[in-house]
Amino acid sequence: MISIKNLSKIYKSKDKMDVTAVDNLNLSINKGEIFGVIGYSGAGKSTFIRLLNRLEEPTGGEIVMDNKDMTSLNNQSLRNERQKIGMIFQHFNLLWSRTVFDNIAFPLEIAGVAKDERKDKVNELIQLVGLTGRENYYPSQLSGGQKQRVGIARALANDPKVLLCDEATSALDPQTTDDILDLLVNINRKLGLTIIVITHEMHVIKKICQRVAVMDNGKVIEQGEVLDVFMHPKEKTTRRFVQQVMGDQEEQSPIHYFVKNYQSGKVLRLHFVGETANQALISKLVKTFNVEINILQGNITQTKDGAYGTLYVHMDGNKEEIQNAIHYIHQTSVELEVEDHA
Ligand SMILES: Nc1ncnc2c1ncn2[C@@H]1O[C@H](COP(=O)(O)OP(=O)(O)OP(=O)(O)O)[C@@H](O)[C@H]1O
Repeated sequence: MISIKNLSKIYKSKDKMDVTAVDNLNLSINKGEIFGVIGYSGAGKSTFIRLLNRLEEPTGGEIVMDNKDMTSLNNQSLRNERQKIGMIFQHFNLLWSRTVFDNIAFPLEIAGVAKDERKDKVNELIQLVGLTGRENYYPSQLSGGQKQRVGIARALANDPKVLLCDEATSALDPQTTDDILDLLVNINRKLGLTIIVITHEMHVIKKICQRVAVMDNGKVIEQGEVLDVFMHPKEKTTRRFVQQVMGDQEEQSPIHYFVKNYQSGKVLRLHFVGETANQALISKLVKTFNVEINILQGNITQTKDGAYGTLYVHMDGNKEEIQNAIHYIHQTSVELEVEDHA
């Protein structure tokens, strides 16, 4: 749906060095997906997202959205195409002298939508984002999460096909962040909207994105399915982002460290990828086989496509029961490593 080829943006400066904020970037984003772009401060994320709706003019390259080349549109066509792209911001960018209702109505006024139609649309959006009862409040009377809900409703007023989110939850506390992320997923499902999320937080990526691109120094250094990137981060920057939610895997005790502490049974390393952690494997094992299981160490995180992580357990009981339990695990999609007791 969105194809980006060799996109670049160089900020020219008379007295300072030119800055290449986006450097020959190539990406392709599918219709209806939630796509994440993650990077540290200065990586070029904001510039990139602003190039998509031409809030910034590219220095070179091509952005094709729904078969339209965004980079070659004249002013009138650009205005029309921009209506199909909504955007939300870290600091909400609301009009402080307008009520919630009037903030959401604003893009409809600009688009020349008649008053009655405007009213219906705004009420529908207020309900969609969960702001019923707050229509006549001013932004200063709202919490951060509520302000972002107004931002989302306003961005959806002209029925866009794409929603750009520039650090949309970075100013919010963790609970409110999750509420807003849930709302974005809900909107994505209900409206079939393509959502592009820019963030420096891996939590945001793992919670709502299907695919992710990692940006560094204006370039995409790694991209793929979120679960794949969690499993096999190739670049140092990506590994640091994965560590944000998984901790440092290398610092964790390997299997042989546990083995010497036990006189009987076996130590198992269970590696969950995708939906497998939802199978409640441990309780199933204890119920089905006459074994005892102690959890030794674990680090499992939930991504949009299921759980990912590793669990170390000690399994004890008679030899045959342990063997049967191990056989059972082999038949599931959980990867298993067994350390025989000496
Ligand atoms: N208008 C501008 N003029 C000159 N340089 C700019 C301009 N905007 C951004 N830059 C530079 O471009 C580079 C990328 O900035 P950008 O804001 O896109 O990164 P970012 O990943 O969004 O980081 P942050 O989250 O801190 O905004 C930085 O070196 C920044 O200083």
